[in-house]
Amino acid sequence: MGSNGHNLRLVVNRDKQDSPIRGVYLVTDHGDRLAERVEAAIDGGVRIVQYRNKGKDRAQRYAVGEELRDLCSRRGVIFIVNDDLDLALQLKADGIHLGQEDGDPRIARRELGPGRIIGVSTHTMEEALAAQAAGADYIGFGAMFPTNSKEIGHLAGPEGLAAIRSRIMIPIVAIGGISRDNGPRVVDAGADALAVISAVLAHPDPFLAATELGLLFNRRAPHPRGAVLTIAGSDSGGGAGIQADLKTATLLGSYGSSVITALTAQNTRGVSGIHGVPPSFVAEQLDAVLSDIPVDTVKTGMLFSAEIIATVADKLAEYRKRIVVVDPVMVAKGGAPLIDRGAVNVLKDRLMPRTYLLTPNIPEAERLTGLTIVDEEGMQEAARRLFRLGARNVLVKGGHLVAGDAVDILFDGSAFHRFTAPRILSKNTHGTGCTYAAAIATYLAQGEPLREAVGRAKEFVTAAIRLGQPLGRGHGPVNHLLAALEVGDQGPGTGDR
Ligand SMILES: Cc1ncc(COP(=O)(O)OP(=O)(O)O)c(N)n1
Ligand SMILES: Cc1ncsc1CCOP(=O)(O)O
Ligand SMILES: [Mg+2]
Repeated sequence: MGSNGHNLRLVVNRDKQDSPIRGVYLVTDHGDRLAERVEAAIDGGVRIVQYRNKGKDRAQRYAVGEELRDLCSRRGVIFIVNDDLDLALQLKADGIHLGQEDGDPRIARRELGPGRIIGVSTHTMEEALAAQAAGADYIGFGAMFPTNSKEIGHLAGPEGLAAIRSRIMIPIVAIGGISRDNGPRVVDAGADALAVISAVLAHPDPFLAATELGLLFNRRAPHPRGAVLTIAGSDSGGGAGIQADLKTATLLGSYGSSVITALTAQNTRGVSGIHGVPPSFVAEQLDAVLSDIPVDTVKTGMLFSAEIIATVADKLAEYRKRIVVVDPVMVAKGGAPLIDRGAVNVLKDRLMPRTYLLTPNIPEAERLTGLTIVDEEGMQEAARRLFRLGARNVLVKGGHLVAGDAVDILFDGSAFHRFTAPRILSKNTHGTGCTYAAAIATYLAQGEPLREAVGRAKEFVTAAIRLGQPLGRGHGPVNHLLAALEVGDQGPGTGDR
């Protein structure tokens, strides 16, 4: 009887909008250094951990579970135990996940009480509806794709998830073979959370893997979708620099913020003066933005000096920003140097190891590698060398090659991907590189995987060049507005073009 004499019936709000079951849902594996890898994934944004241990040794299962529960408790992360109700009770877990053969959710509810989370594995509409009716707080649904992590009898796929979505009012946690590259199909099908084992725990960098997967949920965010920070110089002419970056981010539908590294007196004919910003003030701008704005991706352009590059690298590390597109700006369109001599080595030593995607043009790739690049083979070799210098992915842009289509080569450490577009002969190309890199950072912030982000950015910048209009007496700017109107808010791209 409640204090006011009425029978209290505690209503657990299972409405999926208020549920904490969303985002990246990590399921543990049986590998070594499990707690260390799980903590890296938590640092990368994981907020739900499911302890899944199919081992027979109960004491060992409890010991590992206790360590993970304490970690999750320290970090404010939901800790769910798979299969075993007794273990869940012993560990005082936040919830339990039951398979179709692991017991009745109603019994689990009676044992765990109303405030705990109960998930149920489902594979069909019937199983999903039954779990919802039995009072589950969420359902696991799969498998989405083939997987090596478990013997699966049924591939429901994203299509199967889309088919049940309209009738399931509780969160749907998709599972099975999910990765950064196929995850968009699952999110677009309506999944509230992506349950993964190997995509994160078998990745050499679980922090980065979790971060990449977490970005996919921006696909459903309201506009402006995703937040991009540009760290670059100001182009008083408005065609390049932070001006081009902010136009790109905004017109493509994301939120843009900026940290200015240098002021240039610049127009379509060239640069007449440069004032570097004191590195301490670059740091102050970075603190102001990164301590408040939920920045998803970062794009760097003109960094001007070795001190500024070191400052930026240190701040990206301090705020653990890993989705960083580095456009290694060295020379302005008219030939003016935009970086001092000593800075190139600092860029290679300090910033490249923190670079998610490096986007050099041919002259920049030659300066960074010492190679002479005359064809695609040279572009590939440069990409390999830049990858070995620490850039996780490298996009060598072929615009400066004189013959044929404008071909860009993306190297992800294991494979090359070509992105081609007709070469457009125009002098109105001011801001091309800035715009291309900013568009990639924007699409990444919107939850496009890397290859799709590059492909869509290539389409955008090609249109911006094609639609460029003569402005001023020199190299006119690319046309961000008409290009954005042309490419619009399409669905995901299709990778190589
Ligand atoms: C969220 C989520 N969905 C499904 C599973 C599969 O659980 P598992 O115990 O591996 O297999 P079944 O008992 O469901 O057949 C899961 N762990 N998490
Ligand atoms: C536990 C489970 N249930 C259905 S598929 C699966 C394995 C998921 O592992 P991975 O994310 O490595 O495919
Ligand atoms: Mg089970």
